[in-house]
Amino acid sequence: MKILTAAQTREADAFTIAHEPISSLDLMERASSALVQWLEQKYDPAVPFFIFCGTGNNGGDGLAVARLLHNNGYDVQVFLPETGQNLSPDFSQNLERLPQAISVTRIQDMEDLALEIPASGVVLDGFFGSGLSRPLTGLYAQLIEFLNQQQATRIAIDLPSGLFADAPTPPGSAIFQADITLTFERPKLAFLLPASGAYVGDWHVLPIGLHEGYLSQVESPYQVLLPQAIKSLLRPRSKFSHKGTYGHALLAGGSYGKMGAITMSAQAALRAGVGLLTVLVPEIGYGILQTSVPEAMVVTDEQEQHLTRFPEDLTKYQCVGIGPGLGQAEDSRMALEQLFRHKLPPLVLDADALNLLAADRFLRQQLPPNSILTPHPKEFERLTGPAIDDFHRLQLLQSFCAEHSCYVILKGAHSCIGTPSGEFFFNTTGNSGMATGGSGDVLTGILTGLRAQGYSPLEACQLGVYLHGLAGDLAAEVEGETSLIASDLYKYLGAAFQKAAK
Ligand SMILES: NC(=O)C1=CN([C@@H]2O[C@H](COP(=O)(O)OP(=O)(O)OC[C@H]3O[C@@H](n4cnc5c(N)ncnc54)[C@H](OP(=O)(O)O)[C@@H]3O)[C@@H](O)[C@H]2O)[C@H](O)CC1
Ligand SMILES: [K+]
Repeated sequence: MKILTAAQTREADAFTIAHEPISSLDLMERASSALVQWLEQKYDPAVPFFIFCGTGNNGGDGLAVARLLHNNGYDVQVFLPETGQNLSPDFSQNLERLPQAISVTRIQDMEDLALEIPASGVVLDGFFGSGLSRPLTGLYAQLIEFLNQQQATRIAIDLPSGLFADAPTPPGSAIFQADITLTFERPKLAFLLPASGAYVGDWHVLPIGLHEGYLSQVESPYQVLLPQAIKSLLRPRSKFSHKGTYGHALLAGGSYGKMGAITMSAQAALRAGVGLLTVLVPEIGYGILQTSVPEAMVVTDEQEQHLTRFPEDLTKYQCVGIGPGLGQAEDSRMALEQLFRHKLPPLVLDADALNLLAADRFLRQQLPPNSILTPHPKEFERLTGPAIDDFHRLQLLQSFCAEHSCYVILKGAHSCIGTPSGEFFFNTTGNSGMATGGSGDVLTGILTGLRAQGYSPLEACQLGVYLHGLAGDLAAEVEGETSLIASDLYKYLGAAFQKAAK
């Protein structure tokens, strides 16, 4: 699903109004009805609503929600800061439509707000949405500071006031701290990035029937990965297939004290459906691998504690995954350098393989095209230099992928796949229980297993991050987020495949 900028959202709005056709006021009514439907499913009429409105269309939504909730028997109070700003026509119309019985408090300064908001109440933020053009100051900033201190549930309409939808919000700005954000039609880019996403809480997308004629044509480099798209990528296994049909993968890594990493990658590659798996480990890893992953074949390096060379001929493998537990010994780096001189099957590089790449510009330049790299933000910055903010990090991601013709999965709450052609795909599965050692090793195994089965690099990245996160979500339902450990991820991978295929 494509993500739209604030400017594109306005275009979508105008296109819908012109081509459906529908009046702007009726479109606002449709958006507000979607909000009310969501709110009424979650809260019963005993819950008091405190609705704060700006003077634009976000405020207009707030007023329409106030009327609809009131008409359905909810206790609603409206608060309108008076800053002398222009009122949008749809705001004015909805103010006129507001039933007399609803209490409206006009606020010129904070002293007008003698208000106790009970913890059981809901605060709705309708100050600003996609029309925010500068950071909030004065009365709006003071109101937001006040609301952020309340115990009540804070819900933002469309996006938290003070947060820019698709540009960095200057540090220290006043931003509504939402517990929940109910956004229209498409998630906003700011929701998916760590610094801005922290203000958004749980977000839900409410469809409001924006015109398909616009949505299907509009160009955007940003997309979110949703279940329908993932389902269409999954290839069914055929009745007359055999293990050769599903590829032979090689996973290389492990070192003294870090054999768990490569062991978990191996488990994950097998659970991802690869036909045959060979694991290359230093001598000390032989017994460990043969015992803990009997399905895998094991080859060893003559060095006891870390890898120092790769097999000369890798052509029998359909994918090679390198990095989990590898360590950063100088002879491991040399082995990687040697390896890059050969004709290679597709590569997946993680962990210490990335650190070795980061430390060696020459090695980076030899990176085979179409490789998949899976850094977390720190590893990524070692490859590209520091990012000023999350938006700058996306620019670095774009240029790195273009320069090296590679796919990078930048890991995070919404892991982001960067592609050589400049697209970004944000994942929507996963939870904070997955922030635990070994999680990344499991992802490497899944990606290697998928790539070996013949999925393209982009398909493998999309399926890999989505299924890895989904396995985490299914595991968390049973184990809880706190107790989730990386080996749960491959244990629940089968359930994730089944859910994704439904
Ligand atoms: N297609 C949709 O998704 C629909 C969205 N709807 C809702 O409409 C808003 C966007 O409404 P818009 O009127 O464009 O914008 P806002 O309500 O966010 O605010 C615009 C006004 O606010 C002024 N402004 C901007 N920044 C500040 C600031 N820092 N301090 C004070 N005032 C500010 C701005 O003035 P300018 O000076 O910038 O001109 C505007 O006056 C969207 O988010 C949805 O909630 C529709 O209801 C349905 C369709
Ligand atoms: K808002």
